[in-house]
Amino acid sequence: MSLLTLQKLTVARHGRAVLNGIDLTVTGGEFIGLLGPNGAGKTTLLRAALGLLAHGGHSSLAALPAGERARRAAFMAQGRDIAWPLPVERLVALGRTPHGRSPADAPAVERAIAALGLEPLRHRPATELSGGEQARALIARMLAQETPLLVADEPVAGLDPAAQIKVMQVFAGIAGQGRAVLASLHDLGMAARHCTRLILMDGGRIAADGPPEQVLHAGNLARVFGITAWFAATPQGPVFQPLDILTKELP
Ligand SMILES: Nc1ncnc2c1ncn2[C@@H]1O[C@H](COP(=O)(O)OP(=O)(O)OP(=O)(O)O)[C@@H](O)[C@H]1O
Repeated sequence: MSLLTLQKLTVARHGRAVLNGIDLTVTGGEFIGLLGPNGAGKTTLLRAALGLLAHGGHSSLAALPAGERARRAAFMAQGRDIAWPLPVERLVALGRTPHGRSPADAPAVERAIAALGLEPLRHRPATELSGGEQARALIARMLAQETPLLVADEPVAGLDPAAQIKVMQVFAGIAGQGRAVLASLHDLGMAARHCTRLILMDGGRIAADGPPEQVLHAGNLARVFGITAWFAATPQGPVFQPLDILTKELP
């Protein structure tokens, strides 16, 4: 079942096209890693798809009223600012806001807290957590929303290795339930190992879209990232390790 359809989605900034006619369908069961160099347009795509940014073309989510949109898709933004010193459990409970008050709220909050291992932190003011702990609390808030689609902008940035693996496993589990996750990621190894599909962006366009082993091939890596990498299929799943920089100059 399609959970998000984008047709010729465009965004311009100061007269410059930063998203160039994106066509994309996200289907239940998919854990999609959105990859690409800094400035490729990942955040712009996610925000425009959710209707948080003025855009051209069509997004099936952006076209919905805000309340309905929030019941269909949860969003974790790249900025991790937490303004209020709410206890973690109350921050997570904010994820239930789009649903109104219901008996389903408390169990959903408990599931989200348990999924991210936040029990020891549940009574701590969220503003007093470390950066990685705050990120886990915000991911839990997104989980508590229990939407068919989760959209996350660099959700594992700044997390320790165990927390990164945990979050990727939770997202893969959500896809396994027939829901979907669309997440921008910079860790290509994590993306290769856990995602069902990768979308590689470059210069506001989709440069490649498919299964990890197809997208992370040497030609794409050289052309889009200017790197070489080692990729292997192992009994534990695909293993990917960036190796070196090619001639592409860093800005
Ligand atoms: N507020 C803004 N005003 C003008 N240009 C912007 C603005 N925000 C982003 N851009 C530009 O839009 C392009 C896409 O930016 P975007 O944030 O979508 O990239 P990204 O792929 O998410 O990058 P990163 O990996 O660094 O987070 C970049 O060229 C960026 O400089």
